[in-house]
Amino acid sequence: MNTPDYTHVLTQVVDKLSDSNSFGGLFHQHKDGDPLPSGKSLYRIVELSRAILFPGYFGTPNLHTHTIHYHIGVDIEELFTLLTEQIQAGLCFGVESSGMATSDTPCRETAAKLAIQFISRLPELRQILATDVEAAYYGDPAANSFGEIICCYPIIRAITNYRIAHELYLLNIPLIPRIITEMAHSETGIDIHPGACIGHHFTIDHGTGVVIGATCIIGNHVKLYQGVTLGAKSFPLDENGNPIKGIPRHPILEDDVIVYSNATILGRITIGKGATIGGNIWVTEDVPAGARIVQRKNSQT
Ligand SMILES: CC(=O)OC[C@H](N)C(=O)O
Repeated sequence: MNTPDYTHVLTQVVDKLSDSNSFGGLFHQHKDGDPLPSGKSLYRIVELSRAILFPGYFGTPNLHTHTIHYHIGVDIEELFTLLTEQIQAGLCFGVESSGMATSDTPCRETAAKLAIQFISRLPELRQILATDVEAAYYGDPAANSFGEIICCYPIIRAITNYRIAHELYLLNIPLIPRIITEMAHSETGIDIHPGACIGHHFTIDHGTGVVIGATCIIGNHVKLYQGVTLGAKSFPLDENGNPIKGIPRHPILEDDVIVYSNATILGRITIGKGATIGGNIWVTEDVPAGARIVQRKNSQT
């Protein structure tokens, strides 16, 4: 049997989809010549950063102390090239999305300067990530070695992407930081917004389903378990009914706080130093330092 000719139907659909009144904000006008953000390049950027930050665990195997300088040099060079391009793409995307008419493509020189600023921070990033590895190891009796933590624990993937993304976020680079944390979200189920501030020795055991909002402030030596939400309670609207952006609305967790699985902590509240939040509870008010908050027992049982 011959397939009927559907050309006119397809043409009509193409006509409708190409009508500028039908876009409803879903059309991005990309300027000719601007570089595009690329998931593939960003994936490689994360891969290279992991290889540089955790040599021998990621990237080239068979590293030796006498060849490490060479390998890190090669990786840094590729990282600089790709990152410059992606930072430029992010800057272009920011300008294009803002709707500000401009004839100037954000220049490669600006992007290169930002890439260098990021790359200069890698030694400090490695130091803080080492504290996260320690926190995961000493916080979990099931872990047998630092190597097991680095190779297997989802927190290491999530916190590495977050710490990379946070540095780029602090450099005011649009879009790219969020793509990087969302890569880790897909890989691990741990959703950390690049705008959150997280201290050293941070860990999440298991990790699946953790959400850390954009304006969270987390101190040092904080430990979360799977399913924890550090979220916003509500957000004020402007005169047009749109959410006002950028308002601090997520919790502050001071040093040495532990939050057990599936606890939901909402709003700009403070969980005081050393407090413990039990599992499966809903917290919307400040918790004093050292307090232990657990689910209330059902008085009927
Ligand atoms: C984590 C969270 O509360 O998210 C809600 C919303 N995305 C916000 O940032 O307010």
